[in-house]
Amino acid sequence: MIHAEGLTRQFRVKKTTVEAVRGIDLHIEAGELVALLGPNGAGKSTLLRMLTTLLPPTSGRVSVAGHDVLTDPAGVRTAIGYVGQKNSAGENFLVRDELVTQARTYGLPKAQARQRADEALRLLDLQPLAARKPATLSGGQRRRVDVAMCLLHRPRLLFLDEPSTGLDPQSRANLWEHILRLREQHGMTLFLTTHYFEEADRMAERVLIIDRGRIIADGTAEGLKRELAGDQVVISVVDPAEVATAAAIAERIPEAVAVETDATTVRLRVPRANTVLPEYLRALDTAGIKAITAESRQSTLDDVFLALAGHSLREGHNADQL
Ligand SMILES: Nc1ncnc2c1ncn2[C@@H]1O[C@H](COP(=O)(O)OP(=O)(O)OP(=O)(O)O)[C@@H](O)[C@H]1O
Repeated sequence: MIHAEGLTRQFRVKKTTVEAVRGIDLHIEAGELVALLGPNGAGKSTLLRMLTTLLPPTSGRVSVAGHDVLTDPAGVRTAIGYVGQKNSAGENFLVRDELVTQARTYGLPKAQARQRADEALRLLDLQPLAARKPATLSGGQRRRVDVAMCLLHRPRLLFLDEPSTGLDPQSRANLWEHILRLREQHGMTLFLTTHYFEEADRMAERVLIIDRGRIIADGTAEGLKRELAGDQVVISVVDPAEVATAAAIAERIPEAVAVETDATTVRLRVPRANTVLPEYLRALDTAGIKAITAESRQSTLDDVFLALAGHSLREGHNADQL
């Protein structure tokens, strides 16, 4: 459905070159639900804008839904929907009229445009809001109108740029319910960007992590966490004087990486905590060190990002990309 090779985009800013996207290869099959996850400024929107024909690449090749983005942008546009970061419906017409007008811009005759508008209203549970003006809707409701606006030509592939940014948790959950329904009921391919790693973790079946214009990880959330970050083990000891010895014992565990300490705790990462933690506690006991707490937790995608990029997703964009 999406095939990109060596996709690159640079911007000239005051005599310097910003490399927003640097040589990305990407293959996405029909029916996939893919989240592109990365901090602010990582290149998510730039990549999305190239895939949706809104921005020409500096170099590289890309085809979307069987159409070349450079030589057949109109073909791409008929096959895709794009929900951008800004609201797409105007303020002053009724929601249903906005949808009918939008459907007419795809060249649909009046009756069919009305039918498609009603279909989109149904899909997004917007019928009760059909006679309201977008300006009077809540953020979550407006977002659903934005999605509805992009479905009128029945695209096979839907791009969503940070669809849930700015929504409260309940509206986010509701939007996701609708997004997932589009996929289940219509087999749509979904490609979205987000900087919420919990959201990518829970919702997407494939996660692409982008940092400084490059895809640095590609896989299922579970797989990436297992392979790249493992589990975290944290123990605390009574006597701060014992922390250094407890850390040295952790360093001797063959699978342990990233052993860190603070006043009374030792943290380490291991592929599987359930086998390593009992072993570590036994070794501490043998050395006469009493652990007062011991816990393990599965890594998050933020840990994966940290392991790969060397900084947390939460820290956002590093200015040195410029
Ligand atoms: N039109 C432009 N002119 C100059 N630089 C740009 C332009 N668009 C994007 N950039 C730069 O390219 C880099 C990537 O930006 P992009 O908007 O793709 O990131 P992003 O991951 O979508 O960020 P966010 O999550 O904040 O939307 C940034 O350094 C940004 O400043």
